[in-house]
Amino acid sequence: MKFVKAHGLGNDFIMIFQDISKEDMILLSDRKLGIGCDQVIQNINNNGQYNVRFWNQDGSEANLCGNGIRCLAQYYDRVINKFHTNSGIIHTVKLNNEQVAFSLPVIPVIKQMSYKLPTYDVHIGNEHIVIFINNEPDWDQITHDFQDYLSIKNIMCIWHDKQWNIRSWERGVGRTLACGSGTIAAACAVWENNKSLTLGNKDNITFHTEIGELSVIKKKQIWQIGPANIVANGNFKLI
Ligand SMILES: N[C@@H](CCC[C@H](N)C(=O)O)C(=O)O
Repeated sequence: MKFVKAHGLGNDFIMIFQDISKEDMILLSDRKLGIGCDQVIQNINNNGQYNVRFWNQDGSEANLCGNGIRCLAQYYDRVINKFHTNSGIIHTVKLNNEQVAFSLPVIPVIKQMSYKLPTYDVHIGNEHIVIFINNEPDWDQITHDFQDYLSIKNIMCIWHDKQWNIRSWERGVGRTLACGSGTIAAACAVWENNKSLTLGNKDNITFHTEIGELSVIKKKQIWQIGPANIVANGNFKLI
């Protein structure tokens, strides 16, 4: 089976172009027994319509994957692409060999949650909890406090020092180096929380992940711009 390996800020993916079983998805994602990735991106070209599904490392399906869709767009030669996903049609624009932009096909729904820190529940196609913290998160504490949500929502921790910082814990995976959709959810939470008013252009927020930057821009639609890198391709033997 043909595969392509890619990553967006260390959130890594295996792209495949055919149907496979859930067991094979899990095997492919396994870092010891397979190739290893946070998500498998299944992209099937149906007479020119690109139908895309995202599968977490544990075999659960995700409705949206921001870093993943940018990687898929990077794979194609075309500047503009249109992908059909469970969250709707996503338009992508390849800006150069590193940066890709995509527009969110969903109107965000944001609700405040009761917690000791400002916390928001953000639906943008997939589900996120965004927590405003003060510095690097204590994941033992956070995963303990939000244990009832871990199988249904991604948890984003954000804080502002000289810049906006973000750390991610993904449903179906655990800790990841970045989460594209989570970063859009974080921007929505910042806008809701009005914190961006003190930070210059409030419609454009750049988040610093563990290894780079992701920007979220509010125009008519919400856009994300960030890196997408293709790192390998090959054949995987399905047994
Ligand atoms: N890495 C992704 C998000 C993947 C989906 C998530 N784990 C879920 O189940 O919703 C991204 O870049 O958005």
